[in-house]
Parts: sequence; structure tokens; C-alpha cells
Amino acid sequence: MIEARVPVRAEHDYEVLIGRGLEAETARAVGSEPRRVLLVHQPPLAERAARLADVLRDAGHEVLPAEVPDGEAAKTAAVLTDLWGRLGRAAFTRQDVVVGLGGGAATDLAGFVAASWLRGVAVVHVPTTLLGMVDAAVGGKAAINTAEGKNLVGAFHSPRAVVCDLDTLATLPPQDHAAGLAEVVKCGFIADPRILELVEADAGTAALDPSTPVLAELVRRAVEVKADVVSADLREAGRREFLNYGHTLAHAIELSEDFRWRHGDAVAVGMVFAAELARAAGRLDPADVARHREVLGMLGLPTTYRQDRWAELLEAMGRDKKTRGSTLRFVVLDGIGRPGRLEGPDPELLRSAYATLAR
Ligand SMILES: NC(=O)c1ccc[n+]([C@@H]2O[C@H](COP(=O)([O-])OP(=O)(O)OC[C@H]3O[C@@H](n4cnc5c(N)ncnc54)[C@H](O)[C@@H]3O)[C@@H](O)[C@H]2O)c1
Ligand SMILES: O=C(O)C(=O)C[C@@H](O)[C@H](O)[C@H](O)COP(=O)(O)O
Ligand SMILES: [Zn+2]
Repeated sequence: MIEARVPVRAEHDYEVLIGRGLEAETARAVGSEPRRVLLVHQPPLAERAARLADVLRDAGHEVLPAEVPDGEAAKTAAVLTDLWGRLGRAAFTRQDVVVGLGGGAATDLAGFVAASWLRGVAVVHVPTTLLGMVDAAVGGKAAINTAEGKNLVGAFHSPRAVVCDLDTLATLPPQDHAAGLAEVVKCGFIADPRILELVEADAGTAALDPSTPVLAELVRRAVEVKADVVSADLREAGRREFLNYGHTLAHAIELSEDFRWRHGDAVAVGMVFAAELARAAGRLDPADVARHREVLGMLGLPTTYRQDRWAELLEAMGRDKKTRGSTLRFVVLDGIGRPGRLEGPDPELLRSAYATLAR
């Protein structure tokens, strides 16, 4: 049953469907005419992918199943090249459709395959992680990583639909669920403080349980925040940068950890850093900084980081997409729900904010 439909305005408008038991919705989104469907999925989703393939075949489509490596190992040029080969051999046309089934790593890859093949074919996202539902599958950013950094090669390519079946979260490992909550909480800090109150009400207990109505409300609220921002600024000319809260340091940490850290864990650390930076710049109250550590801490997310990597992280942050020339630019808060930018901060300010992560 569909519990919420969140509209997104983009180069073509689409909806994010949120509910339970939504397998038929994916077939509906692929369309009523028979199509070839490249079904990109992660290894833990093999059974679900087989079931979805049956539903798609019953609807008259020809399915090309494509299991890709797990996690960030999928977001590589080698995997992309392999998928292009499959599409070429199948004579995949502009009428055909890519489906991304899995976490953000799978939907980022599927989105970029769809964006690049024949200069753009349709993609339907079926996110199966919390992070994928509230963030990665929504908004049309698609990318792979390179040896130099995170998401450095990619495109904006909006999906035809996003189908968030909350039932799929039942099998998600708790650490991945918590990592998804980092992006949910991010939406609370930048736009919707009610998200923070819902998490704080029972010290994160309901948020950490995929079966609760509170979690369903958190998903809807986070999707609404993202849809609202993306609808206003699809190509990140301004306001969309706020969705990057915490990501300048987070992406540098992910690179430094050889992409073995969960994205959401890195974002948690990155948000504490950004909050400390705003405090050091005299823009955020110490109580709001403390709230970052409290909320993230109650969800079991990391809020500290090793101190011996600063030079490496600083260099990696220089390749952040928000950087202009050699000027680092950070998303910071002037209060909860009041995001802004800090351009070219003094290196000492950066260093002092980083030092607080030792605690
Ligand atoms: N495009 C965007 O706007 C955007 C936004 C946020 C994050 N991202 C990207 O998303 C990625 C992170 O996504 P993620 O946190 O979903 O990680 P992920 O895709 O690596 O998934 C995490 C793990 O959960 C497994 N999994 C997925 N669904 C499952 C299920 N239902 N049951 C059991 N296991 C399941 C996966 O196989 C993987 O092992 C990063 O690459 C990040 O850069 C993109
Ligand atoms: O959608 C956006 O815009 C975001 O910044 C959302 C982020 O959570 C996400 O991790 C995104 O992929 C980061 O984008 P990037 O442009 O910094 O690679
Ligand atoms: Zn993110």
C-alpha cells in the first residue's frame, strides 16, 4: 500500500512513492509497453531481484539481470564498462529502461549507466536501504568514484520514479540502518527540526526500528526536504549545496579510508566538524553543536575521528565540488534549520574544528 507520494520537479517531474508491498509499482513505473529492463542489483538483494524479475516478465518485459559488486566496489569505471558491454550486446535502445535495486551505491551506478547509455535512457530506482530511500535515489545525482575521490565522475539524470518499499528495510543490517539515519538527521539540521525532535523523543529507539510509524514519518519528512530543495535547484546552482552539509570532510574521510567506511558514518563525523567550524566562526551556539553529538550519538553514529590524517584530508577537501579555484567552501549552520556557507575559512579555524573530533 502506498502511504505517501512526494512529487519532485525536474527536467521531467516524477514521484517518490513510500509504502509497503510495492513490487507491482516498479512494473507500473517501467511502463505498459514491452521493454528490455537492465536490473542492476547488489548481491544481498539476489532473491528480491529474482522476484522483481518475475513480476517484470509477467508484465511482458525482457529482463537482463545484472548483479554488481557490493558497496562502493560497484561505483567504478570497470563495473560501468562491463554494464555498457551488456547493454551493447543486448541492443538496448532508448525505449528500454534501467532499474536500480539496492542501496545508494547501486542506484548511483544504475543512474550513471542510464545517463550515459545512448546519451540517456530511463531509470527507475528501487532503493532498499534507508539512505537510498531518503537521499541517494532521489534528486538525480548519479556518479562513480575515482582513485582521486568520491563521486568525481557523474551526471544529473532524474529517475522516472522512485519506489521506496519500507518492508525491504527489515533485512538491512542495523549499522547500515543507522548510517541512513545520518542523512535523515542532516535534513533535520538543515531544514526540518521536527526530525530531530522525533529522534530525541525516545533517544533514537523508534528511529532505529524499521517497523515503526516514527521511522515511516522520518522517511517521509526527509524525502520531503530533499524533494523541496531539488525541485528548486536541480543542478546545484545554489540552495542544493545545503544537502551537502557535512559532506566536505565526509568525502575526504571516505577516500582516506579507501571507501571502506559507510557514507552515512562519514557524514555523521562531517556534520560534527561543520558544526564546530560554525561555532569557531561565531555562527552557531555551543548548545546546537552539543545537540549534533547527542543526536548522532544516540543513533550509535561516530562523532570522532583520528587526528593523524589532517594534511591528507585537507588536500582531498580541495577536490570537493563546492570548491571554487583554491577556495574551500563549507555548508554551515547559523542555527538549527538555518543553513548558510562559509567561504575560505582561516586554516587555523579549520584545524581547531578538526581537533575537537579527537574527543
Ligand atoms: N546520489 C545521491 O544523491 C546520493 C545521496 C546520498 C548518498 N549517495 C551514495 O550512496 C552510497 C551509500 O548508500 P548506502 O548507504 O545505501 O550503501 P550501500 O549501497 O553500499 O548499501 C549498504 C549495504 O546494504 C546492503 N543492502 C542494501 N539493501 C539491503 C537490504 N534491504 N537488506 C540487506 N542488505 C541490504 C548492500 O548490499 C550493502 O552491503 C554512497 O556511495 C553515497 O555516495 C548518493
Ligand atoms: O543530493 C545532493 O545534492 C547531496 O548533496 C546529497 C548527498 O547526501 C549525497 O551524498 C551526494 O551524492 C553528494 O553529492 P556530491 O555532489 O558532493 O558528490
Ligand atoms: Zn550523502
